[in-house]
Amino acid sequence: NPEISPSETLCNTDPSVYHKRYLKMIRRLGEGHFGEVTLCKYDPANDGTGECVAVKALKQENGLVRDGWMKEIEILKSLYHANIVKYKGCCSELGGQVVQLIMEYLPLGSLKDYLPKRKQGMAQYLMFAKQICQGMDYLHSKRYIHRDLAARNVLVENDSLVKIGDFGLTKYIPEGDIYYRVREDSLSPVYWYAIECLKESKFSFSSDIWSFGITLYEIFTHCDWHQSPPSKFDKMMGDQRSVMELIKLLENKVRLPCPKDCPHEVKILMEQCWAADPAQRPSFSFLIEKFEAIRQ
Ligand SMILES: C=Cc1cc(F)c(CN2CC[C@](CC#N)(n3cc(C(N)=O)c(NC(=O)OC)n3)[C@H](F)C2)cc1O
Repeated sequence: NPEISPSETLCNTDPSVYHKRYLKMIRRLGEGHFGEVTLCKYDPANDGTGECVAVKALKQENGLVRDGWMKEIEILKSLYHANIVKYKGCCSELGGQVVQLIMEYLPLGSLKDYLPKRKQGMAQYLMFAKQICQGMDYLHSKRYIHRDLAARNVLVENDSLVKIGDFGLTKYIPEGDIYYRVREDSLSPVYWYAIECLKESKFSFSSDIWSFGITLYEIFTHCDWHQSPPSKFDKMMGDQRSVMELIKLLENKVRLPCPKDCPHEVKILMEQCWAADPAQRPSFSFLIEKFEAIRQ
């Protein structure tokens, strides 16, 4: 890469273009199926005054994953909403062979990091729930399904603002289609999956609603590990833990228990999100109105 002249750094460079040499890794924030997210400082002046950013990169470069990866970057770049993490740019290397996604950094981390430490009670939980619905309603309005909505993927900006922070499994649903079908993946977050996803890998706007119900349960249990969906469902399944056993439980109408101190209206919404028939589940716009109506 040609050295960037001092004058250029002052004026017409594209702020969404990040140069690898100024991207200093600080620590890893997370690890996913095919890649990782790291906290970096982007410091072109090389004097420590740069800004912190979250950088998402693929671990291995194979074709299949790469197409999905470029799609994920395009999706986040196209999203503008107060409850969705901001796209900042890209850092490409080897003539575009390797592309890293640069996002805003939210140091408070996800709800899973934040809620166990900062239990602020009902009013905050209801506000966070409504904001997740607003971000998801916007995502659905652009015909995207998230497929991995969970407390671990909701970031905390401050005590009164959360954002959906990761779109690693997000897919576009073409006009007229209802479902998106995928080969099932052994690493799938099965405890957040709707019954039709477990049985037939059929993902839809309605299966995101099911996952929101699980996320709502996580919020109202302040992401307490002992009450987490995996530990609760594992306990219910005893020693025959398998996807088949989970499907049987769900087909027998077994659901996660209502969290202690959870308002009755929220319990009703959770159960509606977990309706066996996808068509019976509410929409995010319906849920927004419901959360607005619940006295805070
Ligand atoms: C390549 C695939 C892939 C790789 C992954 F590591 C993950 C998992 N990862 C998602 C991003 C993550 C959680 C969210 N939302 N996060 C983002 C920020 C931020 N923007 O500030 C942040 N901040 C933080 O932890 O501050 C203390 N955490 C966290 F890294 C987990 C999912 C994947 O699909």
